[in-house]
Parts: sequence; structure tokens; C-alpha cells
Amino acid sequence: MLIKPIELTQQFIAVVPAAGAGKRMLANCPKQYLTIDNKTILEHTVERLLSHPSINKVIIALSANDEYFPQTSLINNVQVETVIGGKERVDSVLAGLTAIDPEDYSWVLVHDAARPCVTHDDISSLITHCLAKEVGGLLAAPVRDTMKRSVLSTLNGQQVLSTVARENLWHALTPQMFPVRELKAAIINGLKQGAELTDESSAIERANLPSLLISASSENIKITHPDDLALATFFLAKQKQQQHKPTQQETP
Ligand SMILES: Nc1ccn([C@@H]2O[C@H](COP(=O)(O)OP(=O)(O)OP(=O)(O)O)[C@@H](O)[C@H]2O)c(=O)n1
Ligand SMILES: C[C@](O)(CO)[C@H](O)COP(=O)(O)O
Repeated sequence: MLIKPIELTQQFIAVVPAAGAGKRMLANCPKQYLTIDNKTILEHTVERLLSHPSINKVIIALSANDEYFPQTSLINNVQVETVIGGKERVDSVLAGLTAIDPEDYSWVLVHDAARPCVTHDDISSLITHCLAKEVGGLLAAPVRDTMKRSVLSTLNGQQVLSTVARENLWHALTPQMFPVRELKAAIINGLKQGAELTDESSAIERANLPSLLISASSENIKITHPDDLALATFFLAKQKQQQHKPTQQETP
């Protein structure tokens, strides 16, 4: 099916959950405020979103006791709005959704602050496919390794319980893009039912609604553990270099 390119005029809004503590990062500040190339991860991520031609507004969900945001360049960005996030990521996402007027934006892209390496091509691919099929979806990377499920053994800690077939198994990434009203209702209902909603698609699935999986770059890592910072630094430097590499036409 030939996918029609995005209408250049249509603009989208993004919600960026950035209210986490980053405990697994073992850093002296929330991980979204660690710096790469003298810029916070949050600034990298929001600038990556706002520099995409189809995204013109970002709502960032911040922790109620966030003391770092005012020191970032985002404080004066007219395309950025902030809300107070919640206890869990899903609560922060819901706070961001609640700040959107569906009459202004019928779709929303939800993207982790901790994922600064997302590419414009992947964002365009997500938007294009979702609009073409009028179905929400998410960027995802196919699993490449053999996957194991473990069991705790009193004798020797974690040991293999079984091998999980990796066919049709994906790493869910972000952005995840859905109609605002649909996503908000799915999250509210899921929370009412006590569901654990670790991403937007899990709420949509519970509502028996479809979710497209859009194959994307595995460079779109979520900075979670200390060694992820060097990897993200490498990917951002590589992407910056590719951006400035002369194209075939420009090569003398
Ligand atoms: N209550 C929360 C928890 C997480 N997040 C955001 O959701 C994204 C993905 O969550 P995760 O990687 O788990 O971040 P943290 O919760 O900060 O990490 P940790 O679990 O290590 O504390 C991050 O950008 C984080 O800031 C959020 O907005 N509100
Ligand atoms: C949304 C997400 O990044 C998709 O993989 C992931 O579910 C976030 O989980 P976390 O535990 O909040 O990092």
C-alpha cells in the first residue's frame, strides 16, 4: 500500500513524561537532567521533537518538586507548556493529555524524555502510517536475541525457566501516537480497573483497540542504566555527523 506523505500543514502535539526520579540511573539528579554535549537530555529530546516539521507544541510533565527545569532553555520556549506529573509514568501522561484541547489537536504523540535519539525519519514514519490507516500506533524494534524467561531458584538465583519465541516479539519504543480522546479514555478506564499501564499501547489494547507496530531504529534507546549515557552520547554524535554530511549532490 503506497503511504501518502504527511500533509506538510498538519501539526501535531507531543506529551513528554519527564517527572521520573531516574532511580536506576544511580545519578545525583533525575536522569532527564544529566547532560550530553552540554545540554540536558530533556532539552535534547524536546528539541528533537520540535525540530520535526510536523510537531509544533510539546507538553512536558514535570515532578512537583522539580528544581531543574527553570535552569533549562525550555523555560522560555513558547512551544513548550508544562504540567505536574504523577506517581507513575501513566499518571504523568494523563496529566499531559488533560492539558490538550482535542478541538486543537485530535492526535497526540507521547514520547519519553529519556529517549533523545529518536530520529525524524521514524517520527515521520509513525505519523504517516497512523494517518494513512487512521489507527494509532507505536515505534518498535524487533527483538534480535533469543529471549529467556527466568525463575528464581533458592539454590542459584535466577535460572532459565523457558525460551520465549522471538517471532513477532518487539521492543516497544516511543513516540506512541493515538487519538487524544481515545487514549485519554483508555488510560482512565484502565486505571479504574487497576491495570498496570507501562505504555500508551497497553491502555489501548485493554480497550480492544488496534495499535500499529512501526519498525524503527534500535538507536532510539531509553536512557535507563548508567552505561546507557555513553551509548546515547555516541548515537547523538553519529546523528549530528550524518546531519552535516554533504549529500551526493553537494559532494564536489
Ligand atoms: N512518575 C513518572 C515516572 C516516569 N516518568 C517518565 O517516564 C519516562 C520513562 O520512565 P523511566 O525510564 O522508568 O524513568 P524513571 O521512572 O525516571 O526511571 P526509574 O524507574 O529508574 O526511576 C521518563 O522520561 C520519566 O521521566 C514520568 O513522567 N513520571
Ligand atoms: C514507554 C516505554 O518506554 C516503552 O518501552 C516503557 O514502557 C517505559 O517503561 P518505564 O518502566 O517507565 O521505563
